[in-house]
Amino acid sequence: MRTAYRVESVRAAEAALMAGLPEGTLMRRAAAGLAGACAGLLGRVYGSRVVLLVGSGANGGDALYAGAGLARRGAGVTAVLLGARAHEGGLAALLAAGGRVADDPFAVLARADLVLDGITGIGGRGGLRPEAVPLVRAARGSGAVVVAVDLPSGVDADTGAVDGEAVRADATVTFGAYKPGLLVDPAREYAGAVRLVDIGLADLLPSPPELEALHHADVAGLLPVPAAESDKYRRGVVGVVAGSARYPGAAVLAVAGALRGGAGAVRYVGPAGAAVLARYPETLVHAGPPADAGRVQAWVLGPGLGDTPGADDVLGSDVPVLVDADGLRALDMAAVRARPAPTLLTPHAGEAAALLGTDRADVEARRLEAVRELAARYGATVLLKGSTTLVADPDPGVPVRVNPTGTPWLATAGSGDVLSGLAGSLLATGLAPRDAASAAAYLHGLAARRAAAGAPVAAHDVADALPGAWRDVAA
Ligand SMILES: NC(=O)C1=CN([C@@H]2O[C@H](COP(=O)(O)OP(=O)(O)OC[C@H]3O[C@@H](n4cnc5c(N)ncnc54)[C@H](O)[C@@H]3O)[C@@H](O)[C@H]2O)[C@@H](O)CC1
Ligand SMILES: Nc1ncnc2c1ncn2[C@@H]1O[C@H](COP(=O)(O)OP(=O)(O)O)[C@@H](O)[C@H]1O
Ligand SMILES: [K+]
Repeated sequence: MRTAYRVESVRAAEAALMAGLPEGTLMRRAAAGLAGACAGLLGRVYGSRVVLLVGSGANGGDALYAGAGLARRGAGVTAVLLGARAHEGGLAALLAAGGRVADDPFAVLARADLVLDGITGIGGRGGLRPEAVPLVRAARGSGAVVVAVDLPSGVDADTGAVDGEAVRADATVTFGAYKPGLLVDPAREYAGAVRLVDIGLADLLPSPPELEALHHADVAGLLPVPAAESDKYRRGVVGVVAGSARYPGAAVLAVAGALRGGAGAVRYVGPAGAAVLARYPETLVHAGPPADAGRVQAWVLGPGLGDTPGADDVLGSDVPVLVDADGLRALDMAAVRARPAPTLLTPHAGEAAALLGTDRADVEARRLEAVRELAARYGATVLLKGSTTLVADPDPGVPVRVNPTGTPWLATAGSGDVLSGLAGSLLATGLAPRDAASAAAYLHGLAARRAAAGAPVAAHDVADALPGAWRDVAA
C-alpha cells in the first residue's frame, strides 16, 4: 500500500529525525537522491546543461546541493535565483563545485537539457508568484526535462489544489513521504512520474496516514472467495434498482457489474427486466416494488432510474445501500443519516457538487476536501468518481483511499453503472463499504485498462474485462 502524509506530519517527522542527526544530514540525503534521479534521466551527466530554479527556502537548497553533485560529475550547472536570498550552504556548494549563477536566465533556460524546479516545496503558499511564471514557461518551452524537487512549485501539497500557475514537471522527486497533492488531481497531473527518496522518516510518520492507495496484494486480501460450504445465498444476493423506460441500458450495465462482483445472485428490480434478461438470463427479475422483491444483502439504487419509484423502500431497508446517479438527486440527508445500515454514495463531480450546493469546477479543483465533506455531512462512505477516484469514510480519522488504477478511457457513458453494480455486489458479499468501494474502483480501472489497451472502450467491454482483472489481482 502506498501512503501519503500531510505537511504538518512530514515536518514533525523531519524535526524528530533531525534532532538526532548532525545538521544538514537530511538535506544531503535528499539532494543525493535527487542528483541520482537526475543523472538517470539525463543518461550522460558529463557535458549536460542543467539549470536550477532556486527559491528562497530549503527546497531551493535541495536543488543547489543536487546541482553541486551534478557539477562535480561534469554537468554545466547554472542557478537562477528567484528570491531575495538563497540557501547559503547550497549556493556555496554549487559555486565550489564549478556551478554558476545565471546572468541571463532565459538564455540558459533555452539551452537546458534538464531544469530542476526548486522554487517551493512543502513551504509554498498559493500558486507561483508572477515573477516566476515566465521562467517556468521558458523551462517548459525549452524542451528540457523538468524535474520538480519534492513537489511541483505552485501546487498545494495537502489538498492537490492548484491555484493559478504551477510547474508542469516530467518527474517529481519527493522526500521522506508522498504528499496528498502528488496522488490527487489536479496537482497529480503536474507532478509527472513521482519517485520517493527515502531520507529515514518512515518510522516517524504518524498512523494513520492522510491517504492510502491500495496495491494488488491489498485488494487480493479483500476479495471474497467462496468456500466449500458456500451456496448462492450465503455468498450474498445483491439487489439492483435501476433503469427506466428511457434508460434500460443502465440497468443492463449495473447488472453486468453486479454479476462480476462476487455475489451469489443478482436480483434486478425495475421496469427494464426484459432488457436485462435478454443479455443476462441468470438475473432474478422482479417487476414490483423493492420491498416485495425478496431478501438481499445489499442494494444498488439509482443508475438510469429516472423517476421510477422505489427509493424509499431501499433507503428504508436494514442492509447496506449504494446510491448512484438518479438516486442521488434530491437525496434526503436526514434519511441517509438515520439509516440503520451503512450507505455508500458514488457521485461524479457534478453530482457531488449538487449534493454540496457548489459547482462542478469547485469539486474538481478540491476533490479531497469535497469527498471528506460529503462523507461527513451524509454520515456515509463516499466514492467520488473522476480523474482521481477517492473513497472517504464518514469517520474523518480514517484515511481517504485514492484509486491508482484509473484511466481516462473510463470516461465513457455507462461505465459508472458498471462500477455501481460491481461495488454493490462486493457490499453484498460482506465487505465494509470503504473496502467494497475501493476494491471496486481498483478492479474497474484495471478492467478498463485491459479492455482499452490504448483504444476506446465501451462500458460493456469494461464489464466483460472484470473477471480478467479479478484474476490478475488475485494471482
Ligand atoms: N526540513 C528538512 O529537514 C528537509 C527539507 N527538505 C526540503 O525543504 C523543503 C521545505 O523547505 P522550506 O520550509 O524552507 O520551504 P520551501 O523552500 O518549500 O518554501 C518556502 C520559501 O518559499 C517562499 N515562498 C512561499 N510561497 C511562495 C510562492 N508561492 N512563490 C515563491 N516563493 C514562495 C517562502 O517565503 C520561503 O522562503 C521541502 O519541500 C524539501 O524540498 C528536504 O531537504 C528534506 C529535509
Ligand atoms: N478523466 C478520467 N480519468 C479516469 N477515470 C474517469 C475519468 N472520467 C471519468 N472517469 C471514470 O469513468 C466512470 C464514469 O462514471 P459516470 O460519470 O457515472 O458515468 P456514467 O453515468 O455515464 O456511467 C467513473 O468510474 C469515473 O471514475
Ligand atoms: K519544487
